[in-house]
Amino acid sequence: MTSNTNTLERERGILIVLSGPSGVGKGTVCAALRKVAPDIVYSVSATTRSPRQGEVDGVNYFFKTREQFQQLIETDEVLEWAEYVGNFYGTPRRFVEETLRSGHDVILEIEVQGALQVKQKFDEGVFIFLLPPSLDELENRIVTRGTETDEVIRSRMSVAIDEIRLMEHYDYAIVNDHVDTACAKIQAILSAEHCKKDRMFPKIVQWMDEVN
Ligand SMILES: Nc1nc2c(ncn2[C@@H]2O[C@H](COP(=O)(O)OP(=O)(O)O)[C@@H](O)[C@H]2O)c(=O)[nH]1
Ligand SMILES: Nc1ncnc2c1ncn2[C@@H]1O[C@H](COP(=O)(O)OP(=O)(O)O)[C@@H](O)[C@H]1O
Repeated sequence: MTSNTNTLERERGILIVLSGPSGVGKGTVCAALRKVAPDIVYSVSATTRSPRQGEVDGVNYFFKTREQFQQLIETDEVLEWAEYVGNFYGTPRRFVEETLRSGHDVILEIEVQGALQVKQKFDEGVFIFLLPPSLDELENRIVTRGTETDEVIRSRMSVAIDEIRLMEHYDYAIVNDHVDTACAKIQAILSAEHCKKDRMFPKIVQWMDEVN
């Protein structure tokens, strides 16, 4: 019996989709999560947006020209993609599929249109929406970050309202008032998702077959 304990390990990792308006703190919360949950794997997206100061190709994003991005779409190399405030963003398909297959959890930090595409393909994914404490605080955070022009900030704030309206499609909503609490809530969600019996069921069936 004890030799069967390992068969209770998950076969596939859990796909976590984290969305929320620009400046809400997705990157900051994910950075905190990396420290406390180092086993979670982060998907690196492709984008046509220009790198910000300090951003590294292949680490923060795979920076692409519009032609290169178009090619990724045509060759079906992206799991989902969307246009956001004048730039394209997409998730490299193969990395996500292979990482999940190897049993690791993967986080996609993506906007809502892309998240809805993922939902069509991975119904078993866990969809989390990060909210600001208020819209004023959201604007304050984007402005304070200092990475966007005033015009881009205005566009991102107007998209933010539309994004928040789509929150109903997500499984969980978390207010990012304090980074550590938001991070702890994501960990709690993941921990609960790992305990869901339907995820364990195939392994339990196999386990019982071996006993019989
Ligand atoms: N659909 C989709 N959205 C993405 C992807 N990667 C990043 N995004 C989203 O695109 C939006 C803009 O990202 P970015 O320009 O880095 O700004 P930031 O999120 O405010 O730092 C954010 O909502 C990201 O979550 C992706 O692969 N697919
Ligand atoms: N809980 C928080 N309280 C105060 N400031 C925050 C919090 N979370 C993030 N920030 C700040 O808000 C700004 C935007 O955060 P960022 O992680 O870049 O957002 P996003 O990735 O969602 O666009 C950054 O300057 C960050 O330091």
